[in-house]
Amino acid sequence: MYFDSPTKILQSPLLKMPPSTMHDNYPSTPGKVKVERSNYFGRVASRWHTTASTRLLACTAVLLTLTLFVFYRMSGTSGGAIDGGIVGRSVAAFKPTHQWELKVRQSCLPKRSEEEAMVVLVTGAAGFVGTHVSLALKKRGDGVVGLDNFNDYYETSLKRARQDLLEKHGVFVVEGDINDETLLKALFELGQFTHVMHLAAQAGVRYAMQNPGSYVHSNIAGLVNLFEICKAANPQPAIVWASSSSVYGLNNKVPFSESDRTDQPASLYAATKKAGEEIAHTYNHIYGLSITGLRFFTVYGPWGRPDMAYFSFTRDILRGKAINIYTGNGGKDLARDFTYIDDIVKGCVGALDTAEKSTGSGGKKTGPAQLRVFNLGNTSPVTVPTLVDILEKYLKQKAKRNIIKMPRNGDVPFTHANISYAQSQFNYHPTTNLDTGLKKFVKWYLSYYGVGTDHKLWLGDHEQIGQCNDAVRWTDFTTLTELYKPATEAGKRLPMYELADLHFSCQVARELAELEPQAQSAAAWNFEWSKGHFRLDNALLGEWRYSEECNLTLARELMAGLYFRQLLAGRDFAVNAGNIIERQIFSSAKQMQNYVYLVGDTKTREAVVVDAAWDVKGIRRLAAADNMRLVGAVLTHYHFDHTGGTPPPPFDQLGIKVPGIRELAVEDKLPVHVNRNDANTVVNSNGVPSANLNLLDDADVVSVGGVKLKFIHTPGHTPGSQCIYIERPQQDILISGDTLFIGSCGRLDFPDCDVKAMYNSLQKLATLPATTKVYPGHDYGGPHTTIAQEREQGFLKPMAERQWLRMHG
Ligand SMILES: O=C(O)[C@H]1O[C@H](OP(=O)(O)OP(=O)(O)OC[C@H]2O[C@@H](n3ccc(=O)[nH]c3=O)[C@H](O)[C@@H]2O)[C@H](O)[C@@H](O)[C@H]1O
Repeated sequence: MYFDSPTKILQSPLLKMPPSTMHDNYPSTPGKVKVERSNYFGRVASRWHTTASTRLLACTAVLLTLTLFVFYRMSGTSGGAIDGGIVGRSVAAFKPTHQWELKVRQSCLPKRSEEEAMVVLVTGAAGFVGTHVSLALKKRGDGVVGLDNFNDYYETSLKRARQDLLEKHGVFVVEGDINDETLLKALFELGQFTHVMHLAAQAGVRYAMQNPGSYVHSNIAGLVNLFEICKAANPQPAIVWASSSSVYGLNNKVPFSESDRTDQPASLYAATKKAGEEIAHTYNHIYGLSITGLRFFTVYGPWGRPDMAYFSFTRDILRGKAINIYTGNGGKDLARDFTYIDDIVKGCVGALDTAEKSTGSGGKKTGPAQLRVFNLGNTSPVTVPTLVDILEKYLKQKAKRNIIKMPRNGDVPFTHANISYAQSQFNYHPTTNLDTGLKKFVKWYLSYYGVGTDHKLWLGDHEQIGQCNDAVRWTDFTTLTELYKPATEAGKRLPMYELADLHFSCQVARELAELEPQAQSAAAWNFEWSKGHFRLDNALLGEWRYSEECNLTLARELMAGLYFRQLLAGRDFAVNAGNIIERQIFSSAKQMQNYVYLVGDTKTREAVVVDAAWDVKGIRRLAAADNMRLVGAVLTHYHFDHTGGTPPPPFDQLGIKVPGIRELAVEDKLPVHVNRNDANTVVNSNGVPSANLNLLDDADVVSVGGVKLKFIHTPGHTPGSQCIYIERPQQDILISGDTLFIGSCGRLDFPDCDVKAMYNSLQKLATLPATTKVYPGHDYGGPHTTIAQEREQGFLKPMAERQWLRMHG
């Protein structure tokens, strides 16, 4: 029987769903699967009216289906797996969502003329070189999307900080692995990349002895997977990728030229890079891919890699810890052609700009394609002891030097680049010497790790801070307590704001129960110190005290007479189901993450409920517990997850109704405030008596006691979508429904969506006061945002209408 095998039910209808009619009662969730009436569900429907028990079971099965349907549409916000670059770990299945697709598209949009602009996929974008190259491309107006698996080869907090930096500049970094074929296919389909800057790799020469598999996984298997996808793409992109100076291995002809032998790698890392160059030849030869390999020479600079010598030496010198300086045969100093990151970026961009198009089409070569390899070095090797001298100068601290013989772990005695080929092809001229470059690096290091002038007082080192951040993320309080012990001592002599920060962090390390009072005191130290309040919010959220967090934010408003509660499905209502059907409905509600709002006047004790659905009894109970009397229901739009009623096809045929506005209208006789353009659907699909409707237009006002709700008509997601604006003395409030989410907007791919109208609606919202606090219709990344925040990072960011229309296909 069909209800014995839910997976069968799930398979067929969800995967083949064409658009439906104008008034289908769609939910608004990320995901892009559309619903179709299938014969299968026709059959289910005909069985529906048989007996009471069948009906109950069928209902359960359908609700289960609905639950999974909802889940399917919502899951996978950032796309997939973090593999960690280790062979043996699998890459989890990737499921694109609507929001994910939008972010990719937005990030891909070039800002300069389409003829000259590139659309570049940068793999390893949260890495050192990847971050800098992505920023450079974005700044000059190219479309850029990043990809990174955020593996833990070194502190992931640094990678996350680079990601933040990129996202501030409009570069979306997709979290995923280059071995994830499904993810790459989805990305290429969306991005239509003209170029790929392939920088994702397992780096580090000496680590290859500890974890050889990770090099094979990323530098061989990952590279082949990427080439496979590129070869099949139409059009094929041109590829520029990171090889390494290490391919010269034991070559002793100086300087190293591209034509020198590269068949004596001294490390597995070098061997995998050399293999990459050969694999590139194959894909160029068979499939016509245009491929350029860049042999980087020991790249260094701000936002660098903590595993590299200049970085770890800096950390150890600051901690007063001894550093090992290796020497070669006969005690000879080792030397490297250290190359500053800005010069490398210029080389990468030069290589991209001069890359010819690939010649393949549909996976077949149609003519010879470009295949190049360039050295990107500095042409002036410096010994390791000299590097340490420079660091000492800028750190104003002597290093404790252990001079030891170079261990046999893959190192080579020296590197020295001949760059004449890159010079001739794209005018590559490095301009930063090691002294200047390290000065910039040290400046960045001190500021990034919060090392002030009195930096010796600062806790531990960057590694510890990274570990702390990671421990906070994983709520590993035992580790944190240990890590912060030295910080507590050091903190006593720090400036006020650092102390407050530190104080709070130290408390994080303690029991969760202590978190909130400590955060309270951190916030109280300086009322204007927004970070303190932010932390306080975080603390409460960390304790799952959402309602309090919300109430706290609104504490001042409450005192001024506004009653405002943000209720989340599955947390505040739609919990403790009374029967099996309710359980399924509540489970769907939880996955949909709908917010319901109670808004009213604390003096008259009257309130309206905004977007009541899923659990009317629960919502009524909450209002009553606050001693509030419900005097009306407000709709932001007609979709069933906001109003209740009939779910979308094919479930509409089955007689299941999600509780919502109808119950409030019929049983409680409440007026329903709805925009006139969504009114018919509310009557037809949601069964709300038309007599209860109060039809609204743009700028209409409804008063609840002394609180005035002003309606802003914001069509796009549905024809009658509307937002509710409440002016307050301190900070105005916008209940935005599905028009505006944190970082995105409601879906625009349903039959009665209007992409252009949504553009205009968002433009309208962008003109609201920047400080307006925005409460969205779903929890897609937090409880609230502000107009300013969305103007800076979300969908209120200025954008030409042409771009918007292109982005939404
Ligand atoms: O150009 C590359 O193709 C590679 O450059 C980089 O490798 P390397 O040139 O080895 O850089 P790095 O580790 O900074 O060691 C620098 C010097 O310090 C010496 N070194 C190192 C550690 C130590 O404790 N003591 C020491 O003397 C060490 O012996 C060496 O002489 C990248 O990591 C690599 O991913 C790859 O991109």
